[in-house]
Amino acid sequence: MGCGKSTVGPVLARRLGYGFVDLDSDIQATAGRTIPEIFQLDGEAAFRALESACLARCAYQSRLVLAPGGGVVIAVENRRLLRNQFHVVYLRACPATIAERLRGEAEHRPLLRGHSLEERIERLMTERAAFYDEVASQIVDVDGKSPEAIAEEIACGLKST
Ligand SMILES: Nc1ncnc2c1ncn2[C@@H]1O[C@H](COP(=O)(O)OP(=O)(O)OP(=O)(O)O)[C@@H](O)[C@H]1O
Ligand SMILES: O=C(O)C1=C[C@@H](O)[C@@H](O)[C@H](O)C1
Ligand SMILES: [Mg+2]
Repeated sequence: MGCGKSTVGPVLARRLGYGFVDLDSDIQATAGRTIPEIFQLDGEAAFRALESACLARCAYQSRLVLAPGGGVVIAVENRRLLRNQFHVVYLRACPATIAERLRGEAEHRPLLRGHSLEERIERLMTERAAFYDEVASQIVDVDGKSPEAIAEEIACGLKST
């Protein structure tokens, strides 16, 4: 969450001449609600079901850069799809970088509300680290790098696969 998928994704897609889908935007368009509304009115389980359905819809499109939310790795069926259908890039950032970036944006991310921001981020990263390692085809450390530099690193990784 907050490592830059939605920011780097469009830069990478332009560079490759691919289409771009932000899975959170797709989920919101499908539900006709914002993500905080889905969490508040329908609950996290309903959000995760929508997330899985939207991921499955994208999974067989070619020439696509997809920026999912950081929680997409929680469901085992999503991890299977990610491993089998995508070149998955784990944008790895330290919790302090993410907290700094999301300080003004936490209200848009229901899982970060009402907690000490850095602590909550650290907890989520610890809970999910094994899942990210399980699905990643490439890991890019993003601290201190521009979106363009990160996109360049990913493009180089893609060429060498
Ligand atoms: N390389 C970067 N350098 C500086 N700021 C960045 C960088 N990448 C993203 N940001 C900023 O960090 C914030 C979070 O980025 P972004 O929304 O792209 O994260 P995300 O990985 O898509 O998060 P989520 O998992 O919640 O969808 C935004 O304010 C964005 O402008
Ligand atoms: O990391 C997560 O679980 C989430 C990240 C966001 O992009 C959204 O998908 C939602 O707020 C959940
Ligand atoms: Mg995003």
